[in-house]
Amino acid sequence: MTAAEPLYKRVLLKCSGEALMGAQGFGIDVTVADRIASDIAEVARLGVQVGVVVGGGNIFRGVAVASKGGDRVTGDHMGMLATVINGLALATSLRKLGIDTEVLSAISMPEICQSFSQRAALHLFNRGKVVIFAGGTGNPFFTTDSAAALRAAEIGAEAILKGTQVDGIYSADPKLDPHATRFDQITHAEVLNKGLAVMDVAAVALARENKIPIIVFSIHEKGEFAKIILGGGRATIVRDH
Ligand SMILES: Nc1ncnc2c1ncn2[C@@H]1O[C@H](COP(=O)(O)OP(=O)(O)O)[C@@H](O)[C@H]1O
Ligand SMILES: O=c1ccn([C@@H]2O[C@H](COP(=O)(O)OP(=O)(O)O)[C@@H](O)[C@H]2O)c(=O)[nH]1
Repeated sequence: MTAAEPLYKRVLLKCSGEALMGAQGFGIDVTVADRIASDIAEVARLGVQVGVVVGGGNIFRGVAVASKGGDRVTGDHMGMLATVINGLALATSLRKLGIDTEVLSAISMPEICQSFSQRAALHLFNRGKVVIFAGGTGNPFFTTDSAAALRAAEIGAEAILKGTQVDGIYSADPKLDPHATRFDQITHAEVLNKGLAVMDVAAVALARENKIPIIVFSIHEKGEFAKIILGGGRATIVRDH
């Protein structure tokens, strides 16, 4: 029997910011960051080029400022900076494992990391590096899910893997509805038409337009990322038939 081959050459992992806080309730739990990094390392060692968009919800969300009467744009700037902090933390964890990693930020901060450009990203992939895309899209009123769809389109990723708190897409939010049923497969259009809120509308629409499948899985399951890349694992795949 031969070992399974990766299904993809280049993928985009959306890593939930919230997942990074572990049980702490805020910030970064380094043991969790190290574990997620080990999952990414496992996939990189299969020879797959991995781009990662990190969220920032464990530190800051722009709506938190707006809901208390503050300026949403400033809040979103704070949220985007939170994703840079998470990106640097994840890069640190990956480098500890010997994985060559670069952080590219949508917001220029050259003393801290390189700025994002499509050319820089493709160059780094060709040099065998894991590339972490920080700073979201660089624009307020967007989310890191949209950044994941945007970067996936720009780098020509064959799939977006959304590593989140739940193990797939359900008929309703499984955290609120215990009777919700899980989909193994669904189309982009169905996700949008049924209003399934696991990923925002802009992100799903952009992925659909660019014919990029989205795979939703639990980031908390150790080794799940590699299993999915090798054709197994537990997840919902969003693709048009
Ligand atoms: N139909 C659905 N299927 C699965 N999860 C859903 C659904 N609707 C809402 N959710 C919720 O969406 C959450 C994931 O989205 P989000 O909070 O943006 O996570 P992340 O931090 O990974 O970006 C899940 O934790 C889940 O509770
Ligand atoms: O392109 C982007 C991406 C993110 N954000 C801000 O950054 C925060 C953190 O991102 P997100 O909520 O997507 O993180 P996650 O839910 O994945 O932890 C958001 O609330 C926004 O305030 C933004 O303004 N533009």
